[in-house]
Amino acid sequence: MISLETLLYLIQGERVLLILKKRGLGKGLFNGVGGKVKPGETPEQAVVREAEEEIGVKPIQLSWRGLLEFWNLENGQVESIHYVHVYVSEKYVGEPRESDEAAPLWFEKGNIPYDRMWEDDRLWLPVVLDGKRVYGKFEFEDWKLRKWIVYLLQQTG
Ligand SMILES: Nc1[nH]c(=O)nc2c1ncn2[C@H]1C[C@H](O)[C@@H](COP(=O)(O)OP(=O)(O)OP(=O)(O)O)O1
Repeated sequence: MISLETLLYLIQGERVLLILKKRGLGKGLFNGVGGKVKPGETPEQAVVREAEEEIGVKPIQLSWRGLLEFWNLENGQVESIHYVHVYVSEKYVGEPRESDEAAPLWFEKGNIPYDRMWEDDRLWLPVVLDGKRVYGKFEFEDWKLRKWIVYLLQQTG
């Protein structure tokens, strides 16, 4: 299975909004808002929809911060590949609220709970929170991180 997905980090000054996922892939972990892109949607449309569904806010300015590939292997075979577009937004409408899917919580940029997040996040999220763009490829075996590569992308305006 190959799927196209999104992640969004709302930023307010030195604080970042993370969600505690209550179900689905990554349940019990903190992450950005996001999910799968549905047929007919652009990744931007999908991430706006997910923000509305998961925490009741509408981002009004998105900044693209990179592309991540997550490959999951099971018994040496590729089980799934996830292409994830990453965005940040400093402007949105509404107040973050809890839903069936997610509980939102603000964290200081210097105090992100990496020990309660996906193993790869500490390898690329600091770069994104520093205002830069990344490409990363992460290979998991049974959802344990085995190999990775992370590139800093050049800023092209
Ligand atoms: N290794 C990883 N590190 C990370 O930070 N986020 C990851 C990740 N692997 C997947 N994700 C994120 C990307 C995307 O936002 C989300 C995908 O989760 P789901 O499949 O639960 O999405 P949906 O909310 O669309 O699910 P359903 O609608 O329930 O199918 O998980």
